[in-house]
Amino acid sequence: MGAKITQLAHAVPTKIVTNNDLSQIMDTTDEWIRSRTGITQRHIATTETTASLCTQVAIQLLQQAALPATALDFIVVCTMSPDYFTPATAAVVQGAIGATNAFAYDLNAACSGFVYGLNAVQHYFQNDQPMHGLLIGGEVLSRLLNWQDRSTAVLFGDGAAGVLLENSSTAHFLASDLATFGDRGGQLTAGYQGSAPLMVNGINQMAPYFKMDGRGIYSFATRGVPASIERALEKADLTCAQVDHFILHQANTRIITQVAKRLRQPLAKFPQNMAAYGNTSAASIPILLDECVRAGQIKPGAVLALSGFGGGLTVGTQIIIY
Ligand SMILES: O=C(O)C1CCN(c2ccc(-c3cc(CO)ccc3Cl)cn2)CC1
Repeated sequence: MGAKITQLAHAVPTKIVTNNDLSQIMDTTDEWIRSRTGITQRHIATTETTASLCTQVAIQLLQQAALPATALDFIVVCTMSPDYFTPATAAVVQGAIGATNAFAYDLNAACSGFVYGLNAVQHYFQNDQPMHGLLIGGEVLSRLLNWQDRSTAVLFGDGAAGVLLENSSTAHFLASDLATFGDRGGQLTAGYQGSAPLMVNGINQMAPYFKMDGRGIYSFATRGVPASIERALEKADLTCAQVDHFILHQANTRIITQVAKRLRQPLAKFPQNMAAYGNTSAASIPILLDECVRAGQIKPGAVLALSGFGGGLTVGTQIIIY
């Protein structure tokens, strides 16, 4: 019948950096960051890597399921901040946990990555062959930040979270909407590797740090996210009123408020945890989903709309019965 989320887990670096910590190294304040973003602190990798955080998540998921790593058929990591171009982070995780029967690859759709990943991997469950797989969103965005650029350095955090997916005789993945706007990709870039350095007078064109047209992305999100959610609900033959929880990418609290207003839904349906983690890109939706399930806020049978948005530019929504 299809895929079902059977386990959730998350892992974040031990080091916490508060807004006040940042105000010591750049021209910003706790009040500005809180009021404009909703963020109060973020976890920042010191010894952790994208692969080590994702490996922690994988080990937790297997332990929770009492499943051996050899039972896994696939591992997909959604990331825009891999430790290497190759090997893929998913392959590093596969080797670390001994999942010798799992194929593994990375998927990059920036902050929409986890939703794009859910859409992709559910196709492995279309026939009735038993499948077990991990889908993990993992980021160390701190390595892509210019810590002298207050417009971006205060926004992001590091972390990983993911799900164990197994077969189900009932439908849990109802409908999805994925949309990409490559003509606007320049509005949010990170990790530019530059043209061949030798071809440009030996001057490396690398621009490794985040660059963001904040106003442009803000406008894209407040319009594009409600539109994507409505397209996915239309396909699922559901209305916004029938959604119990909107699990949105945790980029900015004001954007979430705007999306709730445009959908005419109570803000109580939009859980938020950017205060504690900042924007963790592809990890933000699964971290929030895991916290809501562990808190008993999301129960089996709940109708969820998961929606990511960001670099690409991309937006994506997956409607799920949890
Ligand atoms: O109020 C202000 O001056 C500023 C206005 C601009 N802000 C923004 C703008 C965009 C984002 C953002 C980032 C990503 C990347 O993952 C994805 C999605 C979004 Cl919507 C986050 N914050 C911060 C406060």
